[in-house]
Amino acid sequence: MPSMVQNGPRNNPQTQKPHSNFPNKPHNPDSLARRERIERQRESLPIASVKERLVEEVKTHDILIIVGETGSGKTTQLPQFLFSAGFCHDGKVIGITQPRRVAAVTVAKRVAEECGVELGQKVGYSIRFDDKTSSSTRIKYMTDGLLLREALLDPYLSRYSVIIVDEAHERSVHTDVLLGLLKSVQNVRSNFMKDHDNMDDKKSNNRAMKGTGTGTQCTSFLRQCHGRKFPPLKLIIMSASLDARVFSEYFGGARAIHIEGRQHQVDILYTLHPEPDYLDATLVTIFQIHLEEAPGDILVFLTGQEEIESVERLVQEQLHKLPEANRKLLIVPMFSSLPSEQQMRVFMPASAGHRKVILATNIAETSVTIPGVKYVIDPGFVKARSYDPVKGMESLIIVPTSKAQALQRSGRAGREGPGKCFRLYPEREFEKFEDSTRPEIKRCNLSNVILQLKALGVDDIIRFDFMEKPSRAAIIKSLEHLFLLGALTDDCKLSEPIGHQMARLPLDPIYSKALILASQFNCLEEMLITVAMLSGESIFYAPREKKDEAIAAMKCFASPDGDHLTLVNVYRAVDRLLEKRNMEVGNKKNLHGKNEKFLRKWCKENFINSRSLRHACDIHSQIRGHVEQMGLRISSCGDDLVQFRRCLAASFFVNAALKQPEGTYRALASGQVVQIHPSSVLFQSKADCIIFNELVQTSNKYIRNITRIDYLWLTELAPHYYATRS
Ligand SMILES: Nc1ncnc2c1ncn2[C@@H]1O[C@H](COP(=O)(O)OP(=O)(O)OP(=O)(O)O)[C@@H](O)[C@H]1O
Repeated sequence: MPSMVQNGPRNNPQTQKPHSNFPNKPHNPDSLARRERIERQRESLPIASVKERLVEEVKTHDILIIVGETGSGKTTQLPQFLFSAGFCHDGKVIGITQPRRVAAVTVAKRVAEECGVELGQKVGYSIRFDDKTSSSTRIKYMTDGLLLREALLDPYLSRYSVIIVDEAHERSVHTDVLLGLLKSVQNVRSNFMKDHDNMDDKKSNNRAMKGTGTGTQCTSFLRQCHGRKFPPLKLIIMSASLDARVFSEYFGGARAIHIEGRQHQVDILYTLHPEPDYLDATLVTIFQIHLEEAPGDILVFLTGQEEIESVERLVQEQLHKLPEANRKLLIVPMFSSLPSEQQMRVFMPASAGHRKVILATNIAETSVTIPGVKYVIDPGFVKARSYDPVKGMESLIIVPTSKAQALQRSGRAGREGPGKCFRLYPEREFEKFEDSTRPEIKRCNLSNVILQLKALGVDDIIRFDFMEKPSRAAIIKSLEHLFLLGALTDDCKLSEPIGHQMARLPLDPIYSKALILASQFNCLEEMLITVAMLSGESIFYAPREKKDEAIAAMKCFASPDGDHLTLVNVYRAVDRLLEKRNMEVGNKKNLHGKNEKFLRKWCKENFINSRSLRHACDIHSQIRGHVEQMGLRISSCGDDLVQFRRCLAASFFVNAALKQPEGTYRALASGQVVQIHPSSVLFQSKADCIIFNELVQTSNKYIRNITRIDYLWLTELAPHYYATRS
C-alpha cells in the first residue's frame, strides 16, 4: 500500500518572508508586488508544507511514485525543491516530461517567472521544432516524445540527474515507451554506480549487462557503456489520478507516496438526465453560466477542431441575439494543430468586463493552469485512437472519457480560487466510466514506436519490457509494415540508409518514406507540401449554411486526379498570390504581419481554413529544414504531375483500393469494402484504382485523401508487395 504524506498546518500567506529564489536586485513596485503575490501563492500550495519530506524521499529512493491532487503544486514546485536541494550540482539537469506541448511551454514559463529568471536560462523547455534551453538550463520541461528523441543521441540520458514523468496517468504511447526505456537506463546507471564503488571496471561492465535482465533488449545500447561511468538516475512518476499500485509493481515495488490536500474547492454539478445532444447542452450551459454566474472564465472540453469551430459559430450566433450589455463574451479556440502563438492566446486575459470562453480539446486537460478559469464544462467525451491490427487500420473515434480524465478536467477550475465543474451527464453515468484511460499503446499503430525503439538499439520488440504489452498481433503487423516500407532488413534490423533516415524524421513512417522516395522521383517539393497539409486538420471548410458556395470554391483548386494534387494546387495558389502581392506592396514573403490579414481574407473567400493553412505552412518549413539537413535533393516535378502520382503510388501502395462494380472500393491490403468520403474531390469519380491516406469509421467506412493511380503502377513500383499477390 502506498504510504501517506500528511501536509502540516497551512502557512499563513500574510506572514511569509520573501523567498531566496528571487535575485536580490531592485524591481519596480508592480513587478515586486506580483512576485510577492506569486511567492505567497507558492507557499500556500499543499506541496509546500511537505517540501523537506519530499526531498528526503527522493534522496533515499531512486524511483518514487507521487500522487497528489490537481493543483497541489507537483509540476511547478517539485523541480524547484530538487534544484535547491542540490540535484543539479555538476551541471546536471532535472527533466520533466509532459504528454502535451502546450503544458511543457506554459509550465516552463510559469516556473521561470517564479524563479525570477529569463525563460531559456535556468528554466527552459524543449518541444518538437521549438527549443528554449541553453547550456545554463537546469530545470527543463519537455514532451515525452522529445525525451525519447534525445535518447537516440544520448542513450544514457547522461545529462539528467532526475527525470520526472508527469501526468503518467495519460499513458500516451510515448509515456509507456519512455517508462520502459527509463527503467532500463536507470538499471544500467545504478549498476554502474555500484560497480564503480565496489569493483574494477571490467567486472562492472559484465554485471551491468546482467542487471538489465528484465526482458529488455538493449544490447547495442549497453555495449556503448564500456568504460563509462554515470551517476544514478532518479526517476519520479507523477500524476493526480494514477493507480500507484500498477506503477509501483512495474518498478519492482517502488515507493509510492500521496500528497494530501487541495488548494481550492471545486463543486461538481451533474445533469439529471443524459443529454441527447451534448453540443446543444454545451451551448445552453455556456450561456447559463454567462448570464447567471459570478465573473470568471469558462473552459469547455470538446473533441476536435471541427466541433470547436462549430460551437464557436453557434455561440457567436446566439450572442448576437442578446442585448448589447450581455455580449461581452470572448471566444478562444484551443486545439493541437493551432499554431503555438494562437494557442497562447488562451492565456491572455480578456479585456475588462468580458468573460472568456475557451473551447479546447483535451490538450488543456492536464498540467495547464489557465488564469481566470473558474468554470469547466465537461460533456464527457474525447476523440481517441483505435487500431485494428488484423486490418492494419487506425481510426479516430469519439468515446466517453475515463474517471481519471474527468478528474483532470474538473481540476482545471479552482486553480486560483474556488471553481465549478458542470458535467453534462448524470452522476450514474460517471460511475460507469473506466477508472483510467486505456493505454494508447494498446490501441494504436506501433510502426512509429517500433522504428524509434529499433533506432535505440532495442532489437527484440516482443521482449521489450513494456508496462503493458501491446498485442503480439499489433507488434507483428507493425513490423511487417516497416518491412514493407523498407525500414527493416530481412533479419528485422533497421536498414541502412532508409530505416535510419526514416527514424530521423519526426513523422509517421509512411510519410517519412514518402519524402525519401520523392527525392528520387524529383517531386520532393510536392511531397513536402502534401505531407505538411496532411499533418494537420483539413484545409477546406464547408459551413452547413454555405455548403454549395464552399463546394463551388473548392472546384477552383480541385484536380481530377485527386486530393493530394488538389492540396498542391492550393499551396501553389497561395504562393503565387503572395508573390504577386509582394510585387505590388513590397511585403516580405510570409504569412505574418500585413500578409496575414490579406491572406485571411483570401482564405475566407475561398472557404479555406486559414488556421489550418498557416499550421501546414509552419510544418512545411520545419520538415523542409529536416530534409535539407539529411541531404535529400529537393526539386519539383513542375507540371509533370504523373511523376508525382507515381511517387504517391510508390509511397502509399499499402493503402490501394480497387473500384467494385457497385461503386464502392475494396482495399487491396485488408479486403474491406470502403467508400470515398464526400469531402474528397474524387467523391463522384469513376477512378478504377486509387491510393488513400486515411480511413474514418463512422456509420460507414470512409476513405479520405485519395489519388487516382494506374493499377499497373502497383506491380511496377511495389513488386515486393503486389507481384506475389496477383
Ligand atoms: N501559469 C500559471 N499562472 C497562474 N498560476 C499558476 C500557473 N501555473 C501554476 N499556477 C498555480 O500553481 C498551482 C499549482 O500548479 P501545478 O501545475 O504545480 O499543480 P499540479 O499539482 O502539478 O497540478 P496538476 O496535477 O493539475 O498538473 C496552480 O493551482 C495555480 O494556482
